[in-house]
Amino acid sequence: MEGEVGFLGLGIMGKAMSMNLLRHGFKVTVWNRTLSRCDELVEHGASVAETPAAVVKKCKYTIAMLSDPSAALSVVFDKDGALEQICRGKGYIDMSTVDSDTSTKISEAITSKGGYFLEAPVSGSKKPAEDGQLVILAAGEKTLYEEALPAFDVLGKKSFFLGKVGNGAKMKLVVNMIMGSMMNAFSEGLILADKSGLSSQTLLDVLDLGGIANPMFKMKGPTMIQKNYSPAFPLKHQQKDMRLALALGDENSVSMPVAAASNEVFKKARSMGLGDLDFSAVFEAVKFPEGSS
Ligand SMILES: NC(=O)C1=CN([C@@H]2O[C@H](COP(=O)(O)OP(=O)(O)OC[C@H]3O[C@@H](n4cnc5c(N)ncnc54)[C@H](OP(=O)(O)O)[C@@H]3O)[C@@H](O)[C@H]2O)C=CC1
Ligand SMILES: O=CCCC(=O)O
Repeated sequence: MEGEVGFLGLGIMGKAMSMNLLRHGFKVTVWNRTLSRCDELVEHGASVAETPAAVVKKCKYTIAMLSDPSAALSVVFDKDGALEQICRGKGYIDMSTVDSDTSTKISEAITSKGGYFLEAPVSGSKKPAEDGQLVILAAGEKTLYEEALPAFDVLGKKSFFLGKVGNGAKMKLVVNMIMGSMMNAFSEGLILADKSGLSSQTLLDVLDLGGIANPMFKMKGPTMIQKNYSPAFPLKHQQKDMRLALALGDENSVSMPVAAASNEVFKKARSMGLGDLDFSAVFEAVKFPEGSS
């Protein structure tokens, strides 16, 4: 990946990922809708551009890490958007979690102007992003995937190439659908243990020694007991992923009652004002069902 790499979107993930690229010697030009969020990156050596179009003009490769389908589309298609400067030889890599329709729309627009497109959503959250331990789920233009591998090797511990555009988005939604349902089951278990007079900490210890031990229970369990929901993965994004995964289920006539019920609880958590907290704050919505105080 010779030359400057562009980075659009400096939220929790984008900031950690672009910081990582800088640390590993990449030259990075950043843009964020709220431009002041670029300041910290500049202190670490990044350049700033005023618009997504200006980033693409300057860089052969541009990575985007944006909140949702509407943000991903807006950064490409709006005035001063990335598309304005896409031309032959430019690579656009969208690492946001979106649905396959969104990814396909972006891909078609980029390729119609001679550019290359790769979707590359990631598994792993704030800490793995900081540590370069993400799992990258890429699909689209294979040549661009190969050219991006030096950056992916810095950002992640493993990259998958999944074929045609849409497959990366779908894989990511399947994974997050499972994760969101697990978080709900885990929350119910913690409450059931507590209401039955059992120690939450002992439940965590028992879970960690058995067949359903996993890093998420291990990491989130103690903070949930302490009601510490400092956001690593914002709950509003988890609910977006449940919604998009359920739509994928609709398209494929897959019945997903567990995911549908979990989505309802995430929606309730958003209505309780918990959307900007970590997704584990769904625990609070499970604790206090609708109508209770
Ligand atoms: N956090 C996590 O653990 C993980 C998140 N993801 C996915 O990565 C993506 C980013 O997540 P995360 O960093 O946590 O999210 P954040 O909410 O922290 O950041 C969202 C970013 O999107 C930008 N944005 C939002 N709306 C618009 C818009 N209309 N136009 C332009 N920019 C916009 C924000 O800009 P501004 O600063 O101006 O608001 C910000 O840069 C999401 O798709 C998420 O699902 C994937 C794996 C893990
Ligand atoms: O999309 C967010 C995923 C968070 C995680 O994999 O821990």
